[in-house]
Amino acid sequence: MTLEATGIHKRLSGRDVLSGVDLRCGPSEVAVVMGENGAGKSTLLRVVVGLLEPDRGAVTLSGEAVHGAAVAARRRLGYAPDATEALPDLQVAELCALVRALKQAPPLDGAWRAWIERLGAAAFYRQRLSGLSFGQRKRALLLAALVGDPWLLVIDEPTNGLDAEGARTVLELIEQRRAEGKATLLTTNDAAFAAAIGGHVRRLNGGRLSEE
Ligand SMILES: Nc1ncnc2c1ncn2[C@@H]1O[C@H](COP(=O)(O)OP(=O)(O)OP(=O)(O)O)[C@@H](O)[C@H]1O
Repeated sequence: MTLEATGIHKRLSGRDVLSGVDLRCGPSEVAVVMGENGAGKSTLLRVVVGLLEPDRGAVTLSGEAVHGAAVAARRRLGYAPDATEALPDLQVAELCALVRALKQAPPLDGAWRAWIERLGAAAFYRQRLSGLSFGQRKRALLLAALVGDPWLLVIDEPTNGLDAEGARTVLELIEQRRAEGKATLLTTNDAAFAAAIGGHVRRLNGGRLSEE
């Protein structure tokens, strides 16, 4: 399987945020997008996962368009946003059940349940998102993104708000996914974290991606 974004243009608030972005991510690859605040990193991820329609360009997973794709196609990707205010009244368990229902994914199995422990989410699994700390909500959203064991995991600022142990767990997750032949796309402004991943680092600047 391969993620391919070609010629992505997106204009927001009268500004060309993305002006011809090309991005490819294949099996076992980790694509890291860095860039200044407001560079358009989150916008790019939202386009890649199909939440935001590009003005021009296309995003495909193994040749199949992500935008308007059937549930079966969208099940192949998981997305952990950096905005954690959504769905405050849901418990973490309910959020994961909702994602499972939307993706029509198989029952949450032992491999997925192991991440409840590994992400330290067991202690707040039955709590509402509104009652959690920022870092706990980040962990909850990551857990929800792993529902359905997606081939492509898209994470916006994974280490933002996480403690050192949480950041190590994210590195382990990425390493495990690499070993399993899965792809990961993430943004970060954490240079040490980007170096620790050892992925393919690109910089988003002026609406375009360039090699680091
Ligand atoms: N829904 C929206 N409506 C209008 N403008 C938006 C919207 N989302 C983002 N923008 C604008 O697009 C630009 C890029 O924002 P984006 O959040 O993608 O940047 P970023 O690189 O992720 O920044 P940060 O590092 O601060 O998270 C900003 O100028 C922002 O104001």
